[in-house]
Amino acid sequence: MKIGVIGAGYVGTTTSIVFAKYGYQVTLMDTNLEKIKTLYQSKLPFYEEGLKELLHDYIVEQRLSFTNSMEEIMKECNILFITVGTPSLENGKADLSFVEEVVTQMAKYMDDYKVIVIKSTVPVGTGDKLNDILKNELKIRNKAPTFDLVSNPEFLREGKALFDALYPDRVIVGCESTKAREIMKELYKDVDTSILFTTIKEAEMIKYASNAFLATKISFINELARLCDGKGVNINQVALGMGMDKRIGPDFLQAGIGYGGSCFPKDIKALLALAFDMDTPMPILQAVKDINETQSQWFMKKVKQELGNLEEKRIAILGLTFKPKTDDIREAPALKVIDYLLKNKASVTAYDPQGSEHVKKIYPTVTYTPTPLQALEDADAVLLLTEWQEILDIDWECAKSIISNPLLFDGRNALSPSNMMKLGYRYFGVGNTNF
Ligand SMILES: NC(=O)C1=CN([C@@H]2O[C@H](COP(=O)(O)OP(=O)(O)OC[C@H]3O[C@@H](n4cnc5c(N)ncnc54)[C@H](O)[C@@H]3O)[C@@H](O)[C@H]2O)C=CC1
Ligand SMILES: O=C(O)[C@H]1O[C@H](OP(=O)(O)OP(=O)(O)OC[C@H]2O[C@@H](n3ccc(=O)[nH]c3=O)[C@H](O)[C@@H]2O)[C@H](O)[C@@H](O)[C@@H]1O
Repeated sequence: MKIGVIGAGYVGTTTSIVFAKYGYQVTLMDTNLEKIKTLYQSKLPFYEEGLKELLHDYIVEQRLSFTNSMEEIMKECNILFITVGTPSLENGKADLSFVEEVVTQMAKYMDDYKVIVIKSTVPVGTGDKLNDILKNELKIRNKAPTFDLVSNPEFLREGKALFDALYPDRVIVGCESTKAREIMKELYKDVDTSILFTTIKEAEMIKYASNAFLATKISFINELARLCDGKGVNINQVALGMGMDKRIGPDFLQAGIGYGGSCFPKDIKALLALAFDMDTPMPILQAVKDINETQSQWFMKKVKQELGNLEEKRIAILGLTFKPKTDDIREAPALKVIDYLLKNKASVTAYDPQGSEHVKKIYPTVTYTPTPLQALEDADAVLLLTEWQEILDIDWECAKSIISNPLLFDGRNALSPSNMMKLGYRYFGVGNTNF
């Protein structure tokens, strides 16, 4: 079995490394030549801990190779994973043009049996659509349809990609052919987890349903946090108490400034768009989206209430990425916050261990500092927006002496309110603020 992976992003690169770890021969393909060159130099085209070392080892051991040629990967590999992006279109639907382009190209070089595995997140019914495209393209070329299509959605989280891919809670395989099912079983034989075999459409829906449910937990706790704020109820304690009930579980109940990233916002929009097309409203999911979209406004209202006019105020932002341990800034709440501050003519200084270079391209007038303490100099308020360890580890006592006004807005409830208040900060969190 030789594995081909098409799309060298977060998912494709992690998938390739993990299958190489299981001893398979893997070729990773991308049309972006810069990415392929970077990978050839044993470098990652993004930041993710734990992958670089394995990447280097597997290149040296010749288990992992790279190409920008569809012809080459189709000649060499019999199982092909599609891991290209499915970003949002203007109307919220998933843009399937990259996935469609891949299968169209595949048909040109399909001369023997292939298992085509869709790992990209795609709406229900996409498998059927891709099947039709492939069959049509093969027919045009007078070739027999010698392939099986499989849906094998990915559940890894950025920042924990390697761990999640090595130790998944489950593997979902949507598959309607016995031959492909046996191949997929063999492929995952060393992964110590349950495999659930479903239809292709069910697998597609499981992916969206899982992300939508996790986002629902976050918006639920954020809605509750708004109710707790200023009422002497700490939302962290509420989440702790709720989470002790095994039926609820403790995960994804961390109140904050809202979820971001390349997936929750886009996947929720895509599911709502599907519901709209099917004339089946999803009011819960709509509320999840609305709460998330207004969470940063709710947070900034508190900042404005405390600071009054923001013009010329020096605001220090700690954390820019949508979560720690990634350089990904897609849909990061920090972007909305910066936008609001700049529109209100505040002067913004920001620190992030990995995200600054990306944000600089969007907001060049912000001052980016190489250390967290430098960002805090003469600040009128500090906004903690991503809970990076190096931000939590700040010597807050020492920091107080360089901040102009010890006013701290903790958008991730990542610091202890009582400790910060003992140090002399006015502390505002999300659902844990007592005044
Ligand atoms: N990022 C994440 O944590 C997760 C993402 N997903 C899903 O996986 C899919 C990929 O996501 P990411 O890895 O974040 O995307 P990404 O944007 O990081 O990478 C996609 C890659 O596909 C390449 N590409 C585009 N068209 C191509 C073509 N025709 N041929 C070859 N390569 C092509 C791009 O150059 C890019 O390198 C999406 O559907 C996403 O929703 C699923 C689970 C986790
Ligand atoms: O489909 C995807 O791409 C992936 O989306 C999420 O993974 P990811 O977006 O990488 O990161 P999460 O850890 O889920 O965090 C998403 C956002 O929610 C926020 N969050 C998370 C948990 C929580 O309790 N509260 C909260 O505000 C995070 O700060 C972050 O902004 C899912 O967790 C993965 O299972 C899925 O594969």
